[in-house]
Amino acid sequence: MQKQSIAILGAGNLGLAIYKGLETGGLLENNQAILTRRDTNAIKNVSHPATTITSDNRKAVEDADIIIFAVQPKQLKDVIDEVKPAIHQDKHTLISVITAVSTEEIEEMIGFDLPIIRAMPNTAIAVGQSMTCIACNKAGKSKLDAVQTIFNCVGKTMVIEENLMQAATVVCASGIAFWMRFIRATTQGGVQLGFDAEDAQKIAVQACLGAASLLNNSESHPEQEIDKVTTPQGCTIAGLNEMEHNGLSSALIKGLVTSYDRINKMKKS
Ligand SMILES: NC(=O)C1=CN([C@@H]2O[C@H](COP(=O)(O)OP(=O)(O)OC[C@H]3O[C@@H](n4cnc5c(N)ncnc54)[C@H](O)[C@@H]3O)[C@@H](O)[C@H]2O)C=CC1
Ligand SMILES: O=C(O)[C@@H]1CCC=N1
Repeated sequence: MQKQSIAILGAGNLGLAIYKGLETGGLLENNQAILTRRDTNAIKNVSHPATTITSDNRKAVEDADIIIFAVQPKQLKDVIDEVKPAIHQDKHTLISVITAVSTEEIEEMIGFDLPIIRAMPNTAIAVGQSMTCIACNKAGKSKLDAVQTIFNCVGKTMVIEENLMQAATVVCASGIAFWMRFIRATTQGGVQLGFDAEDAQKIAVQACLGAASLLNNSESHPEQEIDKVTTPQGCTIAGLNEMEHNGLSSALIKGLVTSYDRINKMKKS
């Protein structure tokens, strides 16, 4: 890949996780990163020499080839108004990780047609384990491969239709929080059953990784793997059925749908 300068406008939780992923994924060996934030002192533990930290969004855009917008949805319009004069159709590829803002809306804010990619990673990008769902506008199609190459260095990617981006936000991005709570609850159960908290968490994390790996490395279905664990009249089926009587699957699905509906409200506000 030709040497590129990647600006992340809004180096907060996700922006910094993306940056960490670029660093650990080796992308800063040949490319430059520019991080912006209003209060640059809040950007900690960034020491890679190929990195510039600034509060000057306009200058960051002038110096960049790829611009990643990572501010909160309500902050986007102001940032675009600020950097618009420095955006060039033939030079820049825009990537937005912002929830609930379509490529069409971004195009309208900018006022002209240029490659716009919507990417929905999750914070596991910091450790190279994100799933990043990607969609684009018409002009963005020519840049899709290049953008996928970047996100493939920090996990896996899936190109989707933009109308699925809202669902991707919930399953992929919010998904990290949902799985964390599941691991936390398993840890709490482990403590009640006798492990200290540290050991309980280690066991819960490895069991979670193991379950994910069983599916990741095969064509298997979760229920097939469950069948292999649930000894007739054994302890697993007893516990699993108790969880289901208390609405485990139903609670998860309802939670996903509630998150999805919340995005509709964010769109209107
Ligand atoms: N946190 C997550 O796991 C995910 C977040 N997203 C989306 O990513 C975006 C960012 O989310 P977070 O990182 O969680 O929010 P955040 O609030 O941690 O980060 C946003 C950053 O932008 C900075 N900022 C605000 N105005 C600015 C300006 N004018 N110039 C430069 N920097 C400015 C803020 O100081 C803050 O550090 C949101 O739109 C969110 O919907 C998407 C997927 C996952
Ligand atoms: O909670 C949120 O709104 C953002 C989008 C997905 C993860 N964090």
